[in-house]
Amino acid sequence: YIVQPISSLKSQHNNFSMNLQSTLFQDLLTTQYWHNHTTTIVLAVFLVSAVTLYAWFKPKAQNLPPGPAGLPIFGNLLSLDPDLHTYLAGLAQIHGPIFKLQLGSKVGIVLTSPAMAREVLKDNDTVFANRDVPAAGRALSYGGSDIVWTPYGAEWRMLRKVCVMKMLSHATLNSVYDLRRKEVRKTVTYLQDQVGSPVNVGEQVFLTVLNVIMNMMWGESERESLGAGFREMVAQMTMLLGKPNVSDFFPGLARFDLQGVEKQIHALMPHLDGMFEDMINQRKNIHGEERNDFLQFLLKLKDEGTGDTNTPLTITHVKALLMDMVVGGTDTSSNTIEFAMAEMMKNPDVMKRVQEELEAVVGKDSLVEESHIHRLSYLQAVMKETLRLHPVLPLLVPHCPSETTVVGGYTIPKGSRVFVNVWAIHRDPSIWEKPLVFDPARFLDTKWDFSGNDFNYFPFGSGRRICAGIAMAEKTVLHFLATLVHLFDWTIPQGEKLEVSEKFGIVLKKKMPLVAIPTPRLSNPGFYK
Ligand code: HEM
Repeated sequence: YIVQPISSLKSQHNNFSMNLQSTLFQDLLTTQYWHNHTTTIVLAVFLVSAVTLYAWFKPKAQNLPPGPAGLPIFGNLLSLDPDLHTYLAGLAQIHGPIFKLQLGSKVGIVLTSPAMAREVLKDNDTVFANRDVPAAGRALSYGGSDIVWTPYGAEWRMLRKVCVMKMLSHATLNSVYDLRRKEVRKTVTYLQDQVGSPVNVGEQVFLTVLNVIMNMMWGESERESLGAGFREMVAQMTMLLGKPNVSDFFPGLARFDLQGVEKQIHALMPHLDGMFEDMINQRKNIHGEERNDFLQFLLKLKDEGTGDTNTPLTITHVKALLMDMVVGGTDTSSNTIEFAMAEMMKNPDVMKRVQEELEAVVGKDSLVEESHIHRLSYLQAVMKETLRLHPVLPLLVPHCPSETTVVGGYTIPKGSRVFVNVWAIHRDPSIWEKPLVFDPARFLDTKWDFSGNDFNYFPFGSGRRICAGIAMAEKTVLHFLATLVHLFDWTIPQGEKLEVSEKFGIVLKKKMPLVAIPTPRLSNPGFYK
């Protein structure tokens, strides 16, 4: 049902990772701009101006954090490693839990300890609850009209309220459970057709989660008519969002869009926007029919008001929120499921314990439902341990102080890009016993949760900007994972190696896709239809 565009989609999907060195400079070297005489001259003039301005405005004797020495103009840009999370963890060993990088004309600050994370995300939460919006993010979100990129203030509060307290609340999510369940059932049927053959698990999970989200957004019928094109565009957008962009490191050059990132996004946007418009117009023309999905819900809020008369929800907000669901909700949840499956297969004792728990709670004569999840405490621990070792946003979404602030005794200039290396904190041997071992049992203690109150463990972030989709992520990940291991045993094809290494990207992913063979576990053939 959703298999046709896989090869092209997957190749896009594989390219998501940020290759800071090669992408940036290959792009610059191969792009048409270098062959365009006029633009080269303009660029040269601007680079010279940039050097002059840099020298002129170079920060004077501030107590900035320590950090590696950099080159003039580029700062540390050229020495960044594509696997940024591990590279930054290595630098923290040398420079300490707070250090500075010069990223072109931007100051980057990297925090790598619970104490530093607390100072930024709790003690100075309001100041750091802002974003340094990348050019691609702005272009993709209708000029920053969504939750992720809107600055901290009344508009962001209104969008958060709509999203977290209303659209993504447990109550609303429970009311659209059928839409999620239907997609998971379809994937089970697909897997049953593949029994005995290798299946690209990540690919199937990605497509299922994307369909789950699209179903919740506007229901099944319209989704079918969108076809493969929409999914390809989503892949393209995520890739562009993760691409290192000269415009972000040298804002003075942003208007030239030297790598053509914004140009590509502007080429995609009319299609996406057209789709959103079509969905909205179709909905306006349906009279009297009660639909139970996010689009209906958002349109109602737009027409009837959110209760906040000063900051109304506009149609642009509605579209930007739909975009957030698609971009923020797909890769994050599906990569978590893929890592969890790989870790369970690599640790058969863990897999066995999850299956035993499922048999005790659900049995062999019923299907897993979301209502079982609260009794599946070991499965919940598997999700937590997966997000400890593989937090899919390893550096969170960078924060940005709205005013110059002192953190850890150092000055963090207003407008810096602040990375919190949650990946490194989750593997810190002074916090975690045997940090590299996948052991879900450590999370059976109920003190651990996703609330971000404990700065030893916060895979969804913490404070005002904590993930808006935690409830949805928990429901999607846990129900889908439970179904996959309740209904099937999984083995690796002969000659293949099972590994769990990571590749850095805007969303962390498995370096090698998980390919595995499903075998049905339960005897009731009805469960597989
Ligand atoms: C396992 C799955 C997920 C993980 C690990 C995750 C993690 C995160 C993290 C770390 C942040 C940044 C927090 C910060 O800035 O400090 C974030 C932000 C966000 N996430 Fe998620 N996320 C997941 C799934 C989802 C889903 C399913 C949705 C919605 C459908 C979603 C929507 C958002 C939004 C809108 C933001 C921006 C919040 C803001 O800036 O106020 N996420 N997420």
